[in-house]
Amino acid sequence: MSNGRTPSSAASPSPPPAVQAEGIVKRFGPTVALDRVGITVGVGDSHALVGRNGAGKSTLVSVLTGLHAPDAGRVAFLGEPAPAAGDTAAWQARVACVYQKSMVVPELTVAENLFLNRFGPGRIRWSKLRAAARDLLAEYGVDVDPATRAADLTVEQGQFVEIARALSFGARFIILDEPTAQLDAAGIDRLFTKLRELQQQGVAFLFISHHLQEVYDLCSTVTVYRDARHILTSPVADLGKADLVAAMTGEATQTASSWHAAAVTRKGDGGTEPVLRAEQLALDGAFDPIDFAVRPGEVLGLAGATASGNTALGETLVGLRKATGGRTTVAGQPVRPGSVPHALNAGIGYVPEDRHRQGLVLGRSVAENATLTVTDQLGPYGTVLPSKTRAFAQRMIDSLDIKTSGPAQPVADLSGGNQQKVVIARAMARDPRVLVAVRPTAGVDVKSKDSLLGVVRGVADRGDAAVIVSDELDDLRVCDRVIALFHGRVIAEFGSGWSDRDLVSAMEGLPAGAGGDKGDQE
Ligand SMILES: Nc1ncnc2c1ncn2[C@@H]1O[C@H](COP(=O)(O)OP(=O)(O)OP(=O)(O)O)[C@@H](O)[C@H]1O
Repeated sequence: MSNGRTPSSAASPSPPPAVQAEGIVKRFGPTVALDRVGITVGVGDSHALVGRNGAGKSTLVSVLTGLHAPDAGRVAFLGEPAPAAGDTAAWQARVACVYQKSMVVPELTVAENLFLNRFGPGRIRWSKLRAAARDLLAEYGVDVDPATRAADLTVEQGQFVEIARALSFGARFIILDEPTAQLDAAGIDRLFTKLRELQQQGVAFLFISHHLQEVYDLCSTVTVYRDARHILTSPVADLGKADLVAAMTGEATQTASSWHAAAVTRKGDGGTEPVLRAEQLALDGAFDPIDFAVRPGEVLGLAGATASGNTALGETLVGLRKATGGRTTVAGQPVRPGSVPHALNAGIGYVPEDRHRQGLVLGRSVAENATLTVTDQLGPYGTVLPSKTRAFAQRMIDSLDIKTSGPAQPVADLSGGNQQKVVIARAMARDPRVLVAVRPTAGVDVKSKDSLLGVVRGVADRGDAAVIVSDELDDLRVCDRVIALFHGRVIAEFGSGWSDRDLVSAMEGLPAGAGGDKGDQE
């Protein structure tokens, strides 16, 4: 391609990168979140950024998107220095970040979200707006009705709308911050297909994920940060998984899956009274009547893809949704349907999927969040003693290895994975008889995953019970038994020793096949 061309110092042989950051330093008070780090993403490249919780990934994103000005260092897009802080339009024309939780305004329609802040002066012509939105979505191959309220979009649709919105501003560099955390396998496939299409058109991606397999599936280059520092950048093909994990953790380590495989052999002690029992429990439109029991010492998995009903079932168990039929009992006592306080008092602990909406009060401290469910234990006559709250929270911080400057730090300042640990701490604070955890390790790094799943396992090991609602195989590996749902019905049930293939097939709605509920646990 370069035949006959003489190298010249004036003309650069390759185009400038989509983005180049060098020597970036970012401090938050005493915390150094980024310590002279850099990253370079080529045009049309798909570059992964990985690191443990708190490594500095989100901070880099906020620097690359103009949300935070770095304390030192430079950012350039296509060879041009980044726009001035606060020049939102200029930043939007260069870069966008698609989060796992869509950033669009939930109460507005898709059309309104797409053209947010882009109305000229004068009256808004709604029919024109909708038509323009329809054209824009069609241009980027996004199959969503522009009249839909953003709140009613699925996570996947919300992300596609965000991508279309970013591209329509002219951005050719898109950051994806854990985009797959709430997608099922089919959704991930569709997202990756779209990303590959866009890459062909020269769009560059920075892909942040705790799912290392996705890094190998999608990306050509990977950068590792650890403790605010740049550790390495390498072609993905040249870096084995063990080396990647070692770079993230700073030590040779086992992967989460090898740990779980060892933990799976336990069984509930069949004879005793179940801790949790569901009898003909049903929620119209979400799942058909279902019966199951979870015994002391047992972890039950409720597996299923997005619309399988498994999340709705978990939410019904904890009282967030009101069953339309059947009943739930804890240690033989009926739990009032549709009442979270009652479920809590009955001994059901809950780790929600969406920690931002259901899990945390972001403006409050780690201590306050961790103790929200136990304020009655923190002082006499309804008072809450700060010293008790702090001591309680400190124990949680230590036992769950929460990376924070202390119990008084607002949870909003914690990294995503550490926020998830606070959610689990809160659920554990009341010593639940049964812990119901929905996708408990979403956004959690490989090493913390082990400790969080260890905590869930520990609830069962001390003689209580746990239910894990997930489609993540690593989550499900700690379960003694897994019930797979598809379209609101139980499609298969597996004892320990299931094979990945059989369980994935069941979640995809395929009959368990000849392998059924036995298989080759790796
Ligand atoms: N606004 C803030 N105020 C104070 N400290 C902050 C703030 N934002 C981030 N930090 C700290 O900076 C460090 C890096 O956090 P960051 O969110 O960038 O990590 P991360 O790599 O994205 O982690 P995760 O995988 O858990 O999302 C953490 O120690 C975090 O507590």
